Amino acid sequence: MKIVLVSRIDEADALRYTASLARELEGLGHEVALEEGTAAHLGEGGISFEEIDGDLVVVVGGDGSVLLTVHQMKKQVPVLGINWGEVGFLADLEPDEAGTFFAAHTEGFHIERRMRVSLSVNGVPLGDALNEGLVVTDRPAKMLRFGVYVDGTPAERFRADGLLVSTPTGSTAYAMSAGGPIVDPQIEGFLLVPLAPYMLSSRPHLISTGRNLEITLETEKPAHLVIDGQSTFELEKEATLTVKKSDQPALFVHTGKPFFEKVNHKLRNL
Ligand SMILES: NC(=O)c1ccc[n+]([C@@H]2O[C@H](COP(=O)([O-])OP(=O)(O)OC[C@H]3O[C@@H](n4cnc5c(N)ncnc54)[C@H](O)[C@@H]3O)[C@@H](O)[C@H]2O)c1
Ligand SMILES: Nc1ncnc2c1ncn2[C@@H]1O[C@H](COP(=O)(O)OP(=O)(O)OP(=O)(O)O)[C@@H](O)[C@H]1O
Repeated sequence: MKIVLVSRIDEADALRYTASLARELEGLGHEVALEEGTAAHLGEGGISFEEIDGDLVVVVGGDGSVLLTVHQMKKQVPVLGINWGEVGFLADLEPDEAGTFFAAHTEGFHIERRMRVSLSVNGVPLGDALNEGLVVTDRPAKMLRFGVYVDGTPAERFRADGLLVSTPTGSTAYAMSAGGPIVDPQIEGFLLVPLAPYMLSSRPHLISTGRNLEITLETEKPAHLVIDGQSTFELEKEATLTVKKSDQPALFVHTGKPFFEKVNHKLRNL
């Protein structure tokens, strides 16, 4: 198999582990390449995130590193995360489990598809989110006013610090902290969770991906759209955000660890 390795670059131990994993995978007969930032820290040559191609990309890092890789890849290649982070919800294997896993999977892997949302502002596509798009006020302690339209019908209007448009994958991330439900990633939907809504009755909404979803920013206050904590865009006054299911889902290697076991083990003691 053709395998690309990405390591978080801020931890020398993760980089050393990645270098030894590269040798181990070559020993199993795989063709191995390094992402260029990772490679530079190991004194070698590599390929950019945009050039990643092949059968598998192994990410040694935490959730931020997995999100960065999925965000930067031009074409989605199956991802396997090896947890070198604080939580590593998206990084299924622990470093000491990787050797056995690769030895047992020399021919291929079972791949799980995770929906992403495509976000456009005033008709201009800004990118896909694996976790969420966050519309947030620029000024602390100032609220934005939002309108939510489902199939053209006004569904809600409220004032809040911000609004999360999350995927089921993102439901265990920021959306969870903001009071949203944990959503089984086998369900496809747009999860809307307001941040500190100034209203007694405002609730999270889970909306089918088959519907047309539009969010209007109804104030002239400065705001930003942040995708997966990776890319930030300034929003024009009274911008309209269009949300669609991306035709490029993220692909994850299924390691056999049940989603709800991870919820129970990784999210209980944060
Ligand atoms: N209050 C919050 O909970 C909060 C605030 C900002 C960002 N975030 C999340 O952080 C993500 C960016 O990650 P980062 O590591 O670059 O930022 P970060 O370093 O600020 O860490 C955010 C935390 O969220 C966890 N996380 C990220 N995605 C997750 C997922 N799908 N399921 C469970 N936990 C998850 C990470 O493990 C990390 O501990 C954003 O997409 C957003 O969802 C959460
Ligand atoms: N190859 C790379 N090149 C540049 N930056 C990288 C690379 N790999 C990781 N990073 C950045 O390094 C940081 C590593 O954080 P990461 O989220 O992976 O770990 P953590 O915060 O300790 O764990 P968790 O998110 O699981 O709690 C992230 O900001 C990520 O975007």
